[in-house]
Amino acid sequence: MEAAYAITTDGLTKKFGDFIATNNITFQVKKGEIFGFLGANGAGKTTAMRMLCGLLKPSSGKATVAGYDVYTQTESIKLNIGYMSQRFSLYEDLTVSENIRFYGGIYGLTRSAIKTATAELLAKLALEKEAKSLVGSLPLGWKQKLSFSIAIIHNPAIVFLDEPTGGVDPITRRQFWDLIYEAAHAGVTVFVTTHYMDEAEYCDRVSIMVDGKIKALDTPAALKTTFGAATMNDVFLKLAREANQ
Ligand SMILES: Nc1ncnc2c1ncn2[C@@H]1O[C@H](COP(=O)(O)OP(=O)(O)OP(=O)(O)O)[C@@H](O)[C@H]1O
Repeated sequence: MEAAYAITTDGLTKKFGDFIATNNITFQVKKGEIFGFLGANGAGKTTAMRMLCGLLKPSSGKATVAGYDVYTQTESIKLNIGYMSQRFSLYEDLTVSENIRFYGGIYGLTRSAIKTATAELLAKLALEKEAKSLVGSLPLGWKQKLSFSIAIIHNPAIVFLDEPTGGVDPITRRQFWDLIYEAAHAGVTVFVTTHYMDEAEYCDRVSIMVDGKIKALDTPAALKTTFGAATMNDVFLKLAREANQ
């Protein structure tokens, strides 16, 4: 087990029939890192992330998450990660508190731990007044922040975020990133996909996927130098232009 790494992959591949969605990807994510996983629509990000979360069996290659093998130790992986999917899974017809209690239970927290975590979470998000509101009635940005906070309620080693800030304004996205930084400072490794290039700048390191392959991986500053680009947006456009799929 490579203790310095939260995630390792070696030639990780997923085929759907003849189509190779994730093609032989190899990388490591350090513990405590904020790792941006970029790529155009259909590049294979969600497929890779689902394999790492133990939700989808790879076709070939190796990967470990929190030191556990993605083929044989998926239950241990699930206990040690948080996952916020694109269509985050809060129950719209349950209240804020009920959602926290429900997911706290799923993540194995005791009743008293859930009580403490609920109070902390509501205070952190300034959502005390909305504790009894139905989640369906909240603005999208609040739902996203709540969903993220619930995804880390059990203090996982790693949290996987699949386009967590889609559809909200830049200020709300910035607030969401404050929560990400706070979690990272507390030691949580953050693996995040995004289509927003300003968010790519916030990551410690960024990988860019094109047609199932990782075409570049480095710090935002180093990528800009390598590609002679002023912004991450320019880096992304230079690479994405090569896409075929
Ligand atoms: N279960 C499946 N069966 C067949 N093809 C699939 C399946 N899941 C994904 N794909 C295909 O694999 C490719 C990669 O999809 P994936 O969802 O991983 O991309 P993505 O990079 O996450 O894109 P987006 O940014 O749109 O979420 C797409 O062409 C998709 O149609």
